[in-house]
Amino acid sequence: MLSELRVAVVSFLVGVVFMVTAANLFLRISSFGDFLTWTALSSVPVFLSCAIFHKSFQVALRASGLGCAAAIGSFLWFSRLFPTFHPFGAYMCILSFFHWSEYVITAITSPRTLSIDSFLLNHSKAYWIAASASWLEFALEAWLIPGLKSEVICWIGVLICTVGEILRKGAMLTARSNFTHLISTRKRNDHELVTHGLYSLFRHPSYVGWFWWSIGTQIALVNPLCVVAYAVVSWRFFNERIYDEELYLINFFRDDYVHYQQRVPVGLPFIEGFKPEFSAP
Ligand SMILES: C[S@@+](CC[C@H](N)C(=O)[O-])C[C@H]1O[C@@H](n2cnc3c(N)ncnc32)[C@H](O)[C@@H]1O
Repeated sequence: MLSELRVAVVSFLVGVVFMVTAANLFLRISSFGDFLTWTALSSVPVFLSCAIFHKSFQVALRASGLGCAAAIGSFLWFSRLFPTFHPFGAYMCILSFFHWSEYVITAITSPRTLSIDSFLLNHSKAYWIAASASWLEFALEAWLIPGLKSEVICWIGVLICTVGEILRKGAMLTARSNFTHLISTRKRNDHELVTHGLYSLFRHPSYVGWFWWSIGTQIALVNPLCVVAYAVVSWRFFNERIYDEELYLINFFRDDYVHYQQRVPVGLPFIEGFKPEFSAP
């Protein structure tokens, strides 16, 4: 899977470098029209990547698209032209980096499970409905109460997302091939119980990271309604998921997992996971 990793890294860079070069050399972006023209140009690096890496077309398409989104996000975040849109620019960078790096880290740690789904772009319908709701809230508030979109709060959100990302990717790098995006329902011969590193602090470090990352995205957007909605929906999602996952893990590792549960907390507030009726002594 080394070649897929190379395609993902090079395509992302093609997207970023092309957009930054175009903005600096060919276009003086000084109006909304210039910005739209420049954004439309993002089809060029996507087309280029897909043409160069035609054998891995699907990977090139997504990685270069995410690279362009990161470049457009950086422009919106730091440009003096659209100050109200700074939070949205930060959010675009956070989101595109998250999805691209999920693929890259999976390619490094668990090439056996690598597929186009590893970008997590088709995670679930609910995920994109939630994302659209946050774009709508941002647009309405930026239009009606632009003063709400504070730079300081945005930076707090960026910080929370960064910590969440480090936890999530750190967990993937620690668990390596034992980490799968989908919950394993059958034990593979090489599936080992991971209890070291971040897994000695929390039983579910990648979910802890993702939980805070998802709330952080809404703080970065300065979306008060979605901050609350994301906290509630993410908590319910992980509560259910951890319960199901631990049911299988106890099946796989028996007393070893029960002892691990007794030593190490879940890591998310008020989530207990699956408790077997008879705890191991
Ligand atoms: C998306 S990963 C999430 C891992 C973990 N829940 C976390 O938050 O870091 C899900 C897969 O990891 C595996 N898994 C979870 N905890 C594990 C552990 N401590 N050791 C080995 N495999 C684990 C499960 O079997 C499942 O297939």
